[in-house]
Amino acid sequence: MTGSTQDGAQNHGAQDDGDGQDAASLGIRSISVGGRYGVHIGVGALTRLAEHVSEGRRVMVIHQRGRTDLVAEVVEAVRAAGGEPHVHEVPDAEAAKDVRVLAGAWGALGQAGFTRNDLVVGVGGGAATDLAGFVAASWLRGVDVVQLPTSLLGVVDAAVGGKTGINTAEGKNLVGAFHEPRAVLCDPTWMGSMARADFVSGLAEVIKCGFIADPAILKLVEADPAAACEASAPVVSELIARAVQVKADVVENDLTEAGIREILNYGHTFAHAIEQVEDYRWRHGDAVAVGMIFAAELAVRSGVLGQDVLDRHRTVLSAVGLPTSYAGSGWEPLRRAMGRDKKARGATLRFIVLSAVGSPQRLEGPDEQVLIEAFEAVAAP
Ligand SMILES: NC(=O)c1ccc[n+]([C@@H]2O[C@H](COP(=O)([O-])OP(=O)(O)OC[C@H]3O[C@@H](n4cnc5c(N)ncnc54)[C@H](O)[C@@H]3O)[C@@H](O)[C@H]2O)c1
Ligand SMILES: O=C(O)C(=O)C[C@@H](O)[C@H](O)[C@H](O)COP(=O)(O)O
Ligand SMILES: [Zn+2]
Repeated sequence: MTGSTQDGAQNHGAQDDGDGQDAASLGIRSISVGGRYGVHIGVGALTRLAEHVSEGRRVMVIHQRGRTDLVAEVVEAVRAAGGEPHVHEVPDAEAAKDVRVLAGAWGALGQAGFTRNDLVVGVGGGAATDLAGFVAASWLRGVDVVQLPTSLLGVVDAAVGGKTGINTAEGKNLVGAFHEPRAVLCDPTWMGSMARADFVSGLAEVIKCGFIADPAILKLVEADPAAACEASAPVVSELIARAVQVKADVVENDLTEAGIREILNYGHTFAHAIEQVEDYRWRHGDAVAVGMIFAAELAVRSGVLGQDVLDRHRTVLSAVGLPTSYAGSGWEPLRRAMGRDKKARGATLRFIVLSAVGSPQRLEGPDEQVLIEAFEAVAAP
């Protein structure tokens, strides 16, 4: 489905390679994803939406409930650029990643007479951009999407990289497509209204990037964990840029997760199991924090990682207030849910683990007893 609108004649989407020339004066930082599109972060980033709107182009703004001021700005920006705005609200958080919500969005596109050269714009946290991305990937087998992430987790991870999808009763993100956005635009002031717990949850993915690829991230968080939790702190801009760069470097070479992209899934095998078992009452980032502890426990018990790096996981994650333990209703439901992880092959579970900070590797088919011991270590308060 990826790139299915790159047929020149119908392609209204500017080829956005993230050079950021015009935006530099606005203080917008642009990170290119393989020269294919840019992630533009800074006050006034919304001005770049006009590059993707042309006279008469229909634009479906799919937004998370509660983002009404921003949606009004987006609608105005579309109108000012000559486009025809349409607005479709979806439920908050994980409730958006549901087949009935997807069908509702398809209905809205159908009613609006949406054609192959029209544009979807996703507005909200990672749940909304995952849904909007999949709506765009599936409508007419693929139309353009521009993502406007409003959460920390959204801008550093969910809106970047082209993984889109929804959940099913059987598990997290089981239906989806790889469909890259035309651009990702984020004005950091949008995050000012976030609840602290939601913002901190996004730090889990930032810290993940530190463990798998960029140790400077860990040092920045460790130096001042309180500042890392403040959306307006200067260090947060640096953390966002570094985390986006890690993701861009990985996905530019492996969009479809044929290999290296699996490292971005660090901590996610256990995390997705927690989310499903808890019926999505756990924040994704909180679950990823615990999932990284599980993966590190597994690595130590498998003899590939030193205890010092495991300890560092607990220290840095708890320093920003992220959870580091989870017992739930015991091992069995988690083990069943992990069997549906996309990295699994047949009955064999595959994990991303570290051998050192910045050195991820695959661990295939660990012994069931080692898995249970890792769980018991995570379950201990
Ligand atoms: N596609 C990917 O590569 C990828 C990567 C990471 C995570 N994800 C997905 O992203 C989702 C998690 O993203 P998330 O943490 O943004 O969760 P979310 O979208 O559920 O948002 C969390 C909460 O923050 C609120 N919120 C968002 N922006 C806000 C703002 N500016 N002000 C006030 N409140 C705001 C939302 O309304 C929601 O209540 C999960 O579904 C996860 O699976 C996808
Ligand atoms: O971009 C990726 O690749 C990731 O794995 C990033 C993760 O943070 C993200 O949560 C992703 O949605 C998980 O993907 P899944 O394939 O395990 O569903
Ligand atoms: Zn994630």
